Amino acid sequence: MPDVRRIDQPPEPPDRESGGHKGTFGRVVVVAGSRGMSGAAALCGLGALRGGAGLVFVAIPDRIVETVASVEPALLTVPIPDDATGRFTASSLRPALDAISKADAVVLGPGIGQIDESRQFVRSVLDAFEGPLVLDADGLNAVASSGPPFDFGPGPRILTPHPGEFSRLTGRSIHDVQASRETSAIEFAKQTGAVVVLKGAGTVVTDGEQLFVNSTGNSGMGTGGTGDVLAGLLAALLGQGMSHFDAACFGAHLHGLAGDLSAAELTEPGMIATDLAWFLTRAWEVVLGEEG
Ligand SMILES: NC(=O)C1=CN([C@@H]2O[C@H](COP(=O)(O)OP(=O)(O)OC[C@H]3O[C@@H](n4cnc5c(N)ncnc54)[C@H](O)[C@@H]3O)[C@@H](O)[C@H]2O)[C@@H](O)CC1
Ligand SMILES: Nc1ncnc2c1ncn2[C@@H]1O[C@H](COP(=O)(O)OP(=O)(O)O)[C@@H](O)[C@H]1O
Ligand SMILES: [Mg+2]
Repeated sequence: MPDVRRIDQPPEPPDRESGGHKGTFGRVVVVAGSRGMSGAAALCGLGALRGGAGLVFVAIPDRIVETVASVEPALLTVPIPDDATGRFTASSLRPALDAISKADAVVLGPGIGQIDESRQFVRSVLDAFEGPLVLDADGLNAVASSGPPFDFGPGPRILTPHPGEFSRLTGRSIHDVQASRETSAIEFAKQTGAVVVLKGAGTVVTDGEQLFVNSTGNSGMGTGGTGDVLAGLLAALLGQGMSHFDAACFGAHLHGLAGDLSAAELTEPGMIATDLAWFLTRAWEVVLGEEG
């Protein structure tokens, strides 16, 4: 085991200044979605809203704007020019860069698909954005497809792979990844300088020097879209000023707690990702109650 400092407790929640307003609690921009996976963008946006962000913009392919907007009116939608199949393409880049130019935190990747144009789009957004960014799902797959050595761009990065995505990044089998979750995540974080959140039962969070293994969560969370909610939540925490390592630890804890509270009320098989986003409210209640 590499020499790391183990963190036993998640960090304190971010301060919420009493005179604060939507301009001070962070502007999150979610770059996500495609026709067929509009839900990934909506769920990610919901995670950011329930994570406490001041404003949440979803910068999404034009063809899915109405669908995503109809899920939650609190989301601001930014229509991005897309191709005929509702995916990001070369003409998406400039408008997407404009959309993220004033972001305090960005999510890139959920549900964008894996065609060559969307991969190139991911590469260009990563290279351009110097602020904090959560890279998830097809954002990770896009980088994995180019092979090592990996470059995740200039700013602070949180990578949120599940074991399948981590296997694509490392070229190791899912079985090998699962057999060495802590050491593999630490090694990858050291190599890349990113905070790695290796998801699944006992989510591992590391920056290569510190290690937190999350204890909340349950197998009811094995339902499509729960990871999208996490990506949005982490961006909201970054937007509220948490460091990328603290945001990742606290976010993994809060997300799993929402999963546990959701399962207690709705059952593990019965709960879905939208419930999880809603149950973030109850998870906040618990952690804010513990704080005082
Ligand atoms: N409503 C929506 O629009 C949704 C869209 N989604 C998008 O769908 C696309 C494909 O993502 P998927 O993650 O479904 O597909 P992937 O092919 O990336 O990963 C699924 C595979 O990864 C492995 N895996 C995942 N979690 C694991 C764990 N905890 N332990 C062991 N193995 C594990 C398994 O082999 C599993 O079959 C992404 O763009 C994603 O963002 C998903 O987020 C689901 C919801
Ligand atoms: N058995 C489990 N115990 C705890 N958490 C789990 C379990 N199964 C899945 N999760 C959590 O659910 C989320 C799933 O994310 P992901 O695989 O990206 O789903 P999706 O892409 O469908 O949104 C992760 O946060 C993961 O840690
Ligand atoms: Mg996912």
